[in-house]
Amino acid sequence: MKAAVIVFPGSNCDRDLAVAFRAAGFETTMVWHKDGALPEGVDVVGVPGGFSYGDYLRCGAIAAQSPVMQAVSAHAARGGHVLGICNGFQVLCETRLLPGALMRNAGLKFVCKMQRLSVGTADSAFTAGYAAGQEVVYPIAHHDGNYVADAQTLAALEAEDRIAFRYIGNPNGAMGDIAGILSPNRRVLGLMPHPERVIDAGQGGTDGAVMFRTLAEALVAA
Ligand SMILES: NC(=O)CC[C@H](N)C(=O)O
Repeated sequence: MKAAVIVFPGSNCDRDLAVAFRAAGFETTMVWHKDGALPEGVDVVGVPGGFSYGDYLRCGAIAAQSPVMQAVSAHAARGGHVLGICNGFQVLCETRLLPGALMRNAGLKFVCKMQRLSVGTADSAFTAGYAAGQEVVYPIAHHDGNYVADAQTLAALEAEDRIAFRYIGNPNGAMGDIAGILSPNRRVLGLMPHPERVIDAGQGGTDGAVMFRTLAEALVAA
C-alpha cells in the first residue's frame, strides 16, 4: 500500500503523519505542494496539520490553491482515500472536497490538550476499527476548529451517517459537536483532532494507531 503526505510551507505535522502511515505498513512518500503530481499508484493521500502559509488569509485558503490539490481532488474523484488532519481538514474544506468551514474557536484561544471524542460511525475504512459510540482520546491543537455548515449540510451529514467523530465536551463551539466528517463516498475524512499523535504508548496513547491499522487492512482487502 502506498501513502503520500503533502507538504506545504508551514506544515508541521507532516513527519508525524508519515511515521503513522509507515508504522501501519504504508510505503510513504512526501510530496512538496508545488509538485503537481502524486506518486504512481498512491492509495491514500494525507494532508497534514500545521500552519500552511502562516494561516493567511484563512487557515488552508492559500494551500487549497496549490497545484498539488488539483491532483488530490482528481485522486478523490477516482475514489481514492484522503485523510486531512487539523490544518489538513481546513485545506479539504477550502478545496471543497468536504463541506462546511472551520472558524475561529468560540473561546478565541488556541486550544492544545488531550480531547475525549465519541466515534460517530464505524462505517469507513478509517473508523472501522472502532465501534460507533466508542470513546477515544486524541490530542487537539488549533485556533480555528469551530466547524460550521448550513442547516441543509448538517442534516445531510447526520442523515448519511457521515459524522466520523464528535467532541465530548465541546472545546471550540463546533456545530453539533462535530470533530470530523466524511465525504459522500466515505473515502475522504477530515478531522481536527490528531490521530497521528497517539500511535505509540510513549506519546501518551494509542487510540490513533487503530485508524492507520484499519485503513491499511481495508486497502489490502480492497
Ligand atoms: N495543528 C494544526 O494543524 C493547526 C491548524 C490551524 N493552523 C489552526 O490553528 O487552527
